[in-house]
Amino acid sequence: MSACKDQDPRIHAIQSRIRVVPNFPKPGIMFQDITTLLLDPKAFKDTIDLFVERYKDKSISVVAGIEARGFIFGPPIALAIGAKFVPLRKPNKLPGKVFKQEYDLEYGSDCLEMHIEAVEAGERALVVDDLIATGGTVSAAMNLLGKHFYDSLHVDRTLVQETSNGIQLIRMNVHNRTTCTYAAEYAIE
Ligand SMILES: O=P(O)(O)OC[C@H]1O[C@H](OP(=O)(O)OP(=O)(O)O)[C@H](O)[C@@H]1O
Ligand SMILES: Nc1ncnc2[nH]cnc12
Repeated sequence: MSACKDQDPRIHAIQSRIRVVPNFPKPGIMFQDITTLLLDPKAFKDTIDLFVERYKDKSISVVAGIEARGFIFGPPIALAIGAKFVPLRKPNKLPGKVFKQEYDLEYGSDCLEMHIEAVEAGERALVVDDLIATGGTVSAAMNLLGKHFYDSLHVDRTLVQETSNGIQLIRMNVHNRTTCTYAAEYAIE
């Protein structure tokens, strides 16, 4: 993400700790490696704190983390804002009854599953992941939370911000139902 003049000073340090690996895992992919951010306790804590400051007074009752890297950032945010943590898992990992959502990736396709009983109508959910590339994964996660509401789903999508490389950050409001937002924007180049 390009720097802007009123950007929080912690963001530059966070961005500098994300290693960019060209051509991994395939030619043409600029892989954003957050494992180097995790090696710096201050930058890692600042990342969590930024999300907590942003979402602590938003009446969020569910933090939904996307496997696998959303499991690193989601639980500390959930604990700090007093929300439950719901894992959105890759296929055939959850033992209970699940909703499924298939989606396309920058390199391939995949599926996410969520336990049906983990979220109730009327809850506010924050979807957490480390990174948005095409936006397919975060869209699938929001659709998964929306599956609770079957045919009665009424969705507004609001463009929050467009990044320098054209990624659109979308806030999705599901009327009178679960409201989703997401929290990957600090990890985007
Ligand atoms: O915006 P998108 O194009 O959908 O891509 C972003 C997703 O890709 C990565 O996960 P990946 O599927 O590689 O799985 P992993 O976290 O298990 O490595 C990343 O952690 C996001 O979940
Ligand atoms: N460019 C990227 N860097 C890290 N993880 C990714 N997942 C999909 N695209 C990615």
